[in-house]
Amino acid sequence: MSKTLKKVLTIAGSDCSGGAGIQADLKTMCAHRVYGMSVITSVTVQNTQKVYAAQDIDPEIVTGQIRAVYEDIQVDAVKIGMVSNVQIIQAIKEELLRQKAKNIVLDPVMISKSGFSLLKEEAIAAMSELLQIADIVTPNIPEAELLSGIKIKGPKEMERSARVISERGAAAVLIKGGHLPGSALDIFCYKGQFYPFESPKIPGKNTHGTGCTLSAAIASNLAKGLMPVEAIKQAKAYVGQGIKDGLAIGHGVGPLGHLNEIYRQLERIEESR
Ligand SMILES: Nc1ncnc2c1ncn2[C@@H]1O[C@H](COP(=O)(O)OP(=O)(O)OP(=O)(O)O)[C@@H](O)[C@H]1O
Ligand SMILES: Cc1ncc(CO)c(N)n1
Repeated sequence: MSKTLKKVLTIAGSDCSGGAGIQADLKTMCAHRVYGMSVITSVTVQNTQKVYAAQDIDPEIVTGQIRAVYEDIQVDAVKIGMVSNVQIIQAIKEELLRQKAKNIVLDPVMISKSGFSLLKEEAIAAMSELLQIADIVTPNIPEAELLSGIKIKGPKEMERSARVISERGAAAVLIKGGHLPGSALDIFCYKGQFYPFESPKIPGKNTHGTGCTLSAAIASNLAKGLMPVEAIKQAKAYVGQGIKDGLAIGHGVGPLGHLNEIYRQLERIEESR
């Protein structure tokens, strides 16, 4: 089992309420049956309603965590989420390059749903450092606007923005359309082609951590050997199911459900005893 088990690392911030960040990533990895590991960049104080504060981890400790994992364990894919500041961005880039990390999925997290800055203003430009080492970068609409300088109103601008972000160094770009009205349309720019992924928007308030979950699912799928387009298709379906299975937890934007089918099976077994 452990010989074939794929290992996936998340480098991201902690969400103490469990719906986003490291916690969402590890749940997603469990659900994908890969072995999850985590490097924490920042400890946030948040719940389903609001992000209150964040304390960044020292860059040397971020480097140390990455090094400790890579020198002992073969990592099949890595997802990068909240990176907080310029020093942490540089530390991550240097260490991942040193370790020759592969299958890097970058979710360029900037602002939380409640409007809290998860990336320092002065670090937005430094995000391009990480674009250059990413195999797939997954900005949402506001993040894509900042990375490309293009105002996005619909699919045409999503395509233009993805092309600009590719030109800035990202190997492949998935622009997530969850913030636009209409359907949930994401556009993937890969090797000069555009691939749309469209699904109906699922009504409901359980969308806390959709972006974190999507990028962790893509990384898990790449680790398992799926090609990028298929990895994204399956990851998007996973997020959709997670929103449908959303948990009635907290008073704000609630978390996705992750292992609901397994829980349902366990309930059936218990009932039949
Ligand atoms: N209501 C919805 N129904 C179905 N899919 C959705 C919905 N909202 C978002 N998605 C999908 O979820 C994924 C994440 O998109 P979104 O634009 O919400 O990312 P994000 O803003 O980075 O998320 P986060 O809240 O974690 O920061 C995309 O694949 C998007 O299409
Ligand atoms: C730690 C963390 N990362 C990312 C997000 C964005 O959803 C969040 N709310 N918290």
